[in-house]
Amino acid sequence: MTTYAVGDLQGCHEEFVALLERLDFDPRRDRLWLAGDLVNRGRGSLDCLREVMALGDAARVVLGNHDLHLLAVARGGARLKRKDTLDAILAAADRERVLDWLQSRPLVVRDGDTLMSHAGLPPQWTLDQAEPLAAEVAERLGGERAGAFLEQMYGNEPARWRDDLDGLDRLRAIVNTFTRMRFIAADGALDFSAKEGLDSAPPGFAPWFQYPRDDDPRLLFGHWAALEGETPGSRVRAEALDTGCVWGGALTALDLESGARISVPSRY
Ligand SMILES: Nc1ncnc2c1ncn2[C@@H]1O[C@H](COP(=O)(O)OP(=O)(O)OP(=O)(O)OP(=O)(O)OC[C@H]2O[C@@H](n3cnc4c(N)ncnc43)[C@H](O)[C@@H]2O)[C@@H](O)[C@H]1O
Repeated sequence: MTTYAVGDLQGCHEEFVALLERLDFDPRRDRLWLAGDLVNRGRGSLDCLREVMALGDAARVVLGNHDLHLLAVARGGARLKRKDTLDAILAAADRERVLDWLQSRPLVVRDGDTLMSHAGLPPQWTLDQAEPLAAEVAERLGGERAGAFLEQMYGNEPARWRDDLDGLDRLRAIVNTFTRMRFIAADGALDFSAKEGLDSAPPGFAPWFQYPRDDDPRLLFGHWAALEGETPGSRVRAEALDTGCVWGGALTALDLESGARISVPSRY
């Protein structure tokens, strides 16, 4: 059995199929971790969802900000944006089944000291805090108040985590940290303006993985295509998985046992 972790698919279905072939991936034998953002920007979002759903328990998936955006549009009254490529999902005959599946995905997946989330793990949260915090959001997404939550999920406040946050502020802070974080300040405040390379850091902000931690987890994340799979200056064991397939880069799988990376080129 081999376990692979793959970054943002973003609708890159042809490349996803090519990567699985290249890995000789067998769902009866192998396991796949997907770092979220299965959908949007690319042309094959619906096919990506169906392909991953067909893998059943062989695939473990976390939610990314684009996945949550889809849920907010479909079930929270949010509006499509100009560059969104979500129409086929919204018009699909089986859209409720597909959306139910997506909505029941967690924000983090953990195995031992390895943790995957879409954007990473900030230094102020320990490895052991990650799953309980993510579970607070999963519980809301799985309950009767999910629609109301999706209606009020958007927003950049509170930008800084506090343990005593409660209600929607608390849930929004957890969502934003696990799915939108890139640059943070020393006090943990999130920046939402910069998403290019490291030289786009706002004054006083640095990539979350350049801050030291008290524990030493292995952190798998996607979300940040401009890193091109690298984590320069990292002070933690971080593995960047998004190699920008939808931006003309590549789709990459990390073999979690050997550390080898296997890529297929983008068709964009
Ligand atoms: N609580 C909440 N509050 C508010 N909104 C919420 C929310 N929850 C969910 N959302 C939703 O989040 C969605 C996304 O927000 P956006 O800000 O549109 O998306 P993003 O995920 O931050 O950026 P993007 O998809 O462009 O990221 P990537 O790293 O691939 O690409 C980034 C850039 O890197 C560039 N890039 C890619 N590869 C590169 C490379 N090799 N070198 C340099 N640049 C590169 C690309 O050109 C691109 O410009 C919105 O639709 C919003 O609705």
